[in-house]
Amino acid sequence: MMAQYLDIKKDHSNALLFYRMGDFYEMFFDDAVAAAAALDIALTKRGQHEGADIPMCGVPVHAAESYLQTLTRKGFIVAICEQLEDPSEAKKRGSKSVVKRGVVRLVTPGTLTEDTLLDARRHNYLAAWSLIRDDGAVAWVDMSTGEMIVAGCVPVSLGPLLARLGPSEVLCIDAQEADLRAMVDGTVTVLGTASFDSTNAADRLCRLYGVKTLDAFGSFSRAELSALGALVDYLDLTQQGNLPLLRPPVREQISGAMQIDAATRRNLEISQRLSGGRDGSLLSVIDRTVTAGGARLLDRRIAAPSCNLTEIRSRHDAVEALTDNAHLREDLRAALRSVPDMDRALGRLSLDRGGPRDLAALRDGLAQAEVVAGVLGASQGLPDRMTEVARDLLGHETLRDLLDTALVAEPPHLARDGGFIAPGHDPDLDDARTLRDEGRSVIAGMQADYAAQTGISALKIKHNNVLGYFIETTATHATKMMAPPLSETFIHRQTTASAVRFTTVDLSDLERRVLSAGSRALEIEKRHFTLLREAAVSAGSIIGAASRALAEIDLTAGLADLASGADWCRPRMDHSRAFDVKAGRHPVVEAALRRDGGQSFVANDCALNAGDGAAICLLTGPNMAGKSTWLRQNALIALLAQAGAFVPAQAAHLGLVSQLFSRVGAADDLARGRSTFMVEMVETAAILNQADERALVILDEIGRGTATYDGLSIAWATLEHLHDANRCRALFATHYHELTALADKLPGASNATVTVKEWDGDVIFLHEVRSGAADRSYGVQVAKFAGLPDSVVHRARDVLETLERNDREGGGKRPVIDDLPLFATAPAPAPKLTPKDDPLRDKVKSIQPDQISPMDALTLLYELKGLATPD
Ligand SMILES: Nc1ncnc2c1ncn2[C@@H]1O[C@H](COP(=O)(O)OP(=O)(O)OP(=O)(O)O)[C@@H](O)[C@H]1O
Repeated sequence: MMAQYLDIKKDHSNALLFYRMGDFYEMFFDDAVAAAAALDIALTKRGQHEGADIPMCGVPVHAAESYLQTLTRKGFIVAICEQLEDPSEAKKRGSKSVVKRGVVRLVTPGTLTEDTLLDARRHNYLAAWSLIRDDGAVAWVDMSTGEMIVAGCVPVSLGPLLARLGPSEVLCIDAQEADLRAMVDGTVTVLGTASFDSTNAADRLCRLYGVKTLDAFGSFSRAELSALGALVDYLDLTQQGNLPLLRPPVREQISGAMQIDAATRRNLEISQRLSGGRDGSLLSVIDRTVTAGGARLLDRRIAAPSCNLTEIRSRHDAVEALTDNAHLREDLRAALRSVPDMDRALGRLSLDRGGPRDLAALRDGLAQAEVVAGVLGASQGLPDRMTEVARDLLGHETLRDLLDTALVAEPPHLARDGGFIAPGHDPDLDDARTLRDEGRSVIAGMQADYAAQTGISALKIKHNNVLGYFIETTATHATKMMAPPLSETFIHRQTTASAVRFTTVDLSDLERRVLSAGSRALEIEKRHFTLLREAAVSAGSIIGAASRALAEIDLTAGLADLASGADWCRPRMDHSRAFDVKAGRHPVVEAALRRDGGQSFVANDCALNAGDGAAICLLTGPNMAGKSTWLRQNALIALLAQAGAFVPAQAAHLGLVSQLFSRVGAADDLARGRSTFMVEMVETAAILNQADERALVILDEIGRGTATYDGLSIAWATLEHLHDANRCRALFATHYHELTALADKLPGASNATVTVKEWDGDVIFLHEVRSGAADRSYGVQVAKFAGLPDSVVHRARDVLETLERNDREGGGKRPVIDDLPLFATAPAPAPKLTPKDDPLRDKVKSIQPDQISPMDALTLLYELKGLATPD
């Protein structure tokens, strides 16, 4: 057995080998050590190899999925090695023969299909990057749904594209591994150059789709072919020749989508919080979809907002129609709620990994598609997009009818045990089942007869896999059964600790009949399963179209529900370079404030009207006033609008945005070995080098990660560059009030500030953005709110006053530093903390612990508690 193990393992050195032994997957040697640590399971040993113990660990087959989940999340690749024959077959070859085994599948993060291993509401992409000279391409596939897309991609756009896709696994050749590791969080898998060969790729794809030439799918560059070929090659390898149902490759122009790089996605917390997790992200707040397919489509649209005006307007038309018609929207959402995940069910069936429940998912999904089509058909004046989508909901009636009549209402998960074909579908099956079931009732009758015949009421007829059917009595009654006359009928089979087992000629006879009927019924059901599976897979494209249509309607209804419930408006979109938002809100901050039930969100305008040149708004204002919120809400409004959603505002006129950049000063990236300031500068450089006239740039306190004058100079020069060279629309928040002077110098720049009110030495945040510049940051007041000790706040006020006085008197900051009391004189003593009247403190001081009885101590404790919580 070990020889067989080692032989299989040598072909899968980069994977953990799950070696099937009966009801367990066992791992040996280094695999066992690594898996035991990763899964937190016991590491044992089994036998010896070359004089040393063989480490071993194992997981039960029935629970394997949850272990696979942990391992794939931790980046492991697992090779599933199954027994390819029944152990009885092996025995026929001799008692020492080893059961045939072979790897049937490699489980990798990018090739998962099981529901338990996947997030239903997100895509799971496997991507491949190919670079042929300067021509690059990325191909990606969601194996669980079969969608395959390819896009030409210059190296500089690779980061933003991968950030958009968030693939769980990326394929590349050796030379590109390091670059890719820096760009993706998922697994990077290196393949040999042969996998990326573009000539082979074309042949491979033609064979896969059964066509002579790929022209029907579009014309592909060599890099695109190479990336597609690598995907197919890898799927073939991981599925061991059992390819999933792949839809024909679709070619995408990445310029068709708004470019948003990884840092911007992080900063805007589009699908994940900066702190990790989906809760509190934009996606979590706007997702009102009711199906998994709808949720995945929303995720895709938000990740890649469109730059095509016709497409955007058509999405808005559809959302508008459902916003205006609440009845229709509710009817649609009610019908959609029971739509199962057809894409993934079909994906599993195509890989022969599905079960009867997946067939039922198709049946139920297709039936609901008809209901949705009916609801839409009964409504007047729908926009074109909706009527086109509605057409895809029908056309599958033959398959739906077949599944309807063939399957029981709630079939089991696995085909193995039968019980999923409905009575009446196949007379042969019905006959076999009747015999099998009657057999069971005959056995029950036989038990009653034997009990009467022997006078042993505790006599039972039972079944197990070793003996088949047998008669069981307790040891006390056994003597009677083993003595004549009963011993003539009852043949002794086995004695256990607590029971004695018998059989009879009649029982054996009946057993044969019952079992053969049972296994015949099972065989028939399995045959039906194969037929139904094949029917479903060959109707794959119709099912796919219906499923896409349902997702589109779900998404539209979800966005309409959001728009009407949260008071959002349809943005006016055009090719201008306007960015004019009236009473805009930040959807996530607004939702958080509403949830906390405190202050309500203050809506703010944003008017960036770029004619030919730049339009930059320089925002100054106190800490905590709402600068970052305002900056981000405008970026999110642009993103939502182009994704096809309405926007959180009273009105919006937006010219198309091709690239969205958002940077926040100072965020460490220690994992990638960059200091705070370095990260800030690398990211700023990327914007200044890439932003075009259609970019929208959000810069939040750029330059704050270094000394004041360096930071100010960098911010100054950055602003000038954005204005003169990039000529884009930009929002720039800063605490360098000196920068506000630039508004007079640069025609495209204007100042805005967030207002506060001073009250009794404190500040009150009004969160209102208006034109003008701030003169103070109120940082010291904010620090006080944050709970800095009073002595530190007082001291900071003194220092600030001295600095400001010197500044006013024209000394500048630098020469004044030496005159600061901070360095020149001994620090003024911090204001002494005069404890306020504090009865609790007084009481504690008065306690004499050594002179107090336990009883009094307890009373005292209550008294202290009362003083601490007077109410
Ligand atoms: N328009 C608004 N209406 C109501 N509350 C708001 C608004 N904008 C911001 N806030 C509240 O103020 C808090 C601080 O906002 P934000 O982080 O945008 O301030 P900031 O000016 O960028 O601060 P800093 O300069 O310290 O980074 C938010 O968490 C939110 O609770």
